[in-house]
Amino acid sequence: MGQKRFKFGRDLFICNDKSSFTHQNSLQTKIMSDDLNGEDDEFFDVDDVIDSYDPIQSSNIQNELTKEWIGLTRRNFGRTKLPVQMFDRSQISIWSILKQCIGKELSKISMPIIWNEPVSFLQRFTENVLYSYLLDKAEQCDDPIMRMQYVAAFAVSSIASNIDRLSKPFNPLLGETYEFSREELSFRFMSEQVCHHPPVSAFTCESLENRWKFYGSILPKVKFTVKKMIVEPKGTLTLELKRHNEIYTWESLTCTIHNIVVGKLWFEYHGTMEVVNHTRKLRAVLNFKPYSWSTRELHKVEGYVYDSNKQKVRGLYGFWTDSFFSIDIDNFEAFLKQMKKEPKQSTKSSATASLVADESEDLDNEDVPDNTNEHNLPPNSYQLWKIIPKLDYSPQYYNFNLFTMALNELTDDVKRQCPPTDCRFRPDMRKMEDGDIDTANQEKNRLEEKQRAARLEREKRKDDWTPMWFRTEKHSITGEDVWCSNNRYWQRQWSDCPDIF
Ligand SMILES: CC(C)CCC[C@@H](C)[C@H]1CC[C@H]2[C@@H]3CC=C4C[C@@H](O)CC[C@]4(C)[C@H]3CC[C@]12C
Repeated sequence: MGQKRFKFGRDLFICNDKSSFTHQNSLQTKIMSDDLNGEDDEFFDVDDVIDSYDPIQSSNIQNELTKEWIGLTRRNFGRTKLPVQMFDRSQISIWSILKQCIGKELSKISMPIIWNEPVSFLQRFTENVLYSYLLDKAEQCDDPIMRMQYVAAFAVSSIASNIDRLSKPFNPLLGETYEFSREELSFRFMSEQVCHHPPVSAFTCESLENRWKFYGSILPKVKFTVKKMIVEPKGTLTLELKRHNEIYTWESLTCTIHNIVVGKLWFEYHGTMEVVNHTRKLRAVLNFKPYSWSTRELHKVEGYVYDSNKQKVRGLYGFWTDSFFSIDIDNFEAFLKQMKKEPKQSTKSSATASLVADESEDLDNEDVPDNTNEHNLPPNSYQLWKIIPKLDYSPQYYNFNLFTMALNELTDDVKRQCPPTDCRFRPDMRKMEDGDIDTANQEKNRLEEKQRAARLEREKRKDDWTPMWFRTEKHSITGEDVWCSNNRYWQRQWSDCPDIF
């Protein structure tokens, strides 16, 4: 059989037969483009693929490497690197620092800046909307089950940038803000630290065509055990699809950071995420599997879409670090059975060779599991989402992807437009980004002092803190108090902004 190959960035795709091709790491997916069938061994440039792609002609727009995704992989969000590479931490013991943290709240943990990454939590939460084109796609679908699948794919994609990110973001100061908007993007995002103890960050992100609005707040709760750190982010995330009059909600997932005492740090999500379409009573239940010793599979997500009669209508499957698929129910169940029967061969990556192993059988001190996910997909499945390929040089830059690299860039536009409370004006983070750790530490102490003094001052005056851009409202569905934008930020009136830096 004739094979066709095409290169995509660093990836090589091999087209095996009429309708399927294999990705370099053997993820099987489908492509409908006829241009890829036929003659023997030929290389395609991705531009040809884009040109041959016609979303209106093909009945299944979701079956393709989408234009949006291709656009995203090529887009520069600004600079493509940080000014300096990260520091070598191999000589520093985290445990000596973390042991003082047991029982403390994340915002009260003061770690040396060397364990930080040069973005604050507000910026890190911006990463959740990198794949917001999935919300545009959801909005365009007329079928509610289809919409649900894209929303579920968005929920999975929104944690993807956390892969290998084992540094601590800066704790935002009370009143700190961040905005992300670009002329060429069809959405805008802004967030504010609305509470310091406990640390709550509120965000709002809206499509500029008023198709959807995504908002919520995150309060990361941290627990330490002897070997791991468990982060439970509290807070409901809400999505409104305007044209369909639909409200979806879901919650952030628990994650665990392993080997905080000895061995190599690694990180996983586990638990169930339930994406609920309250308007139509549809649900997507996603099970994030913890690392399984027997299958050696890591970062796997399995789930179903349920209709309003609680019947399974679609299978959802993938890896939050790689891609996410929709599978029809019969095939899915057979596929899951098959996988149980044929557990994968254990494979260890060379990266794990140098790790410190422990005598005990306990997984926590074991090697970092291999994360190359090899699997074959059953027929009638299609890809909903795919991660943007990693950068070769990411490991030297805190494992940031292209989007994250640009988040803290201080451009002229930022200087001109943003309020003085924007993260990008924060001096300690700026110094750290530039590699001046000593000054960064001094600045950090100064800012924390300043924040404390301001709080004491408010207490003296019996003043309460009121956020500038958010207010609490009763959630129309859950009935809880939630943080909502007061719709004033984009009027860009900064005269009342507090002086926090
Ligand atoms: C010194 C080392 C061990 C500390 C590193 C701790 C890092 C890995 C922890 C500290 C706080 C954590 C974050 C807290 C909250 C959230 C929000 C959630 O929706 C996604 C995960 C995410 C973004 C966590 C990722 C992991 C995290 C960044």
